[in-house]
Amino acid sequence: MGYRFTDLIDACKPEWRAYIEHDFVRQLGAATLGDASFRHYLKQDYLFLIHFARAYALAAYKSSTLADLRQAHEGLKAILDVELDLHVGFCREWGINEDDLAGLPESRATLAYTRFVLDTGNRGDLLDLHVALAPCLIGYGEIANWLNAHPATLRGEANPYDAWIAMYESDEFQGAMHAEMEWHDTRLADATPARFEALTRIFRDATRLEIDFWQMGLDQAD
Ligand SMILES: Cc1ncc(C[n+]2csc(CCO)c2C)c(N)n1
Repeated sequence: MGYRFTDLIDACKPEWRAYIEHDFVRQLGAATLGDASFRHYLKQDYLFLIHFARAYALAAYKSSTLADLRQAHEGLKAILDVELDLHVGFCREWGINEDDLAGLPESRATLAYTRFVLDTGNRGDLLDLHVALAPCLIGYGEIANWLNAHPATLRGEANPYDAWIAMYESDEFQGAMHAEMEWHDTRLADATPARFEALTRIFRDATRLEIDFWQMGLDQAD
């Protein structure tokens, strides 16, 4: 008893490290990532974000307190009003226009990950859903920090992916990440071992699907 969010990471260490330190991340940090791989990733991430917005709408539906409902609403607004606009701008800088985005076929990795999150939320409760979302929300912040601590990482104009790292190292994003970890800490504090084990399975599967998402980008897979 008395679990914390970091216990989920500790329970899934090999998968978590494989996600945080994936070749896609390493190459992005070292500025050796092929631009076609990055473009493929950006396009699929547009589809990912749309389903992620739906997951926040599901979180609103699964909320039983006003505080949780407001949190889900803020998350949905942040994706629709900020993240997606930023992402479309980012895509434009990489030569992908809105018409390209509108007609995109969805890759298997995008399909598997996003529908896993939505299904987990549908059949479970709000905590199950947040645990399925956690590798995304918390992992990207940790990736930015890991890249900054890694000697092979290039920052500034020497790296065309610098703006991507900057987005996730920002105080705003790191603050949101810590707030999410605290939310988990509060909910996990009174989880039973059986409940924690069920949540660990969700966390591990979502992390494995994040690994597949990086690999899909690297391989430009459909
Ligand atoms: C495959 C994939 N996984 C995680 C993220 C990161 N991410 C997506 S939405 C969001 C915050 C929403 O307010 C964050 C951190 C991504 N872009 N793509």
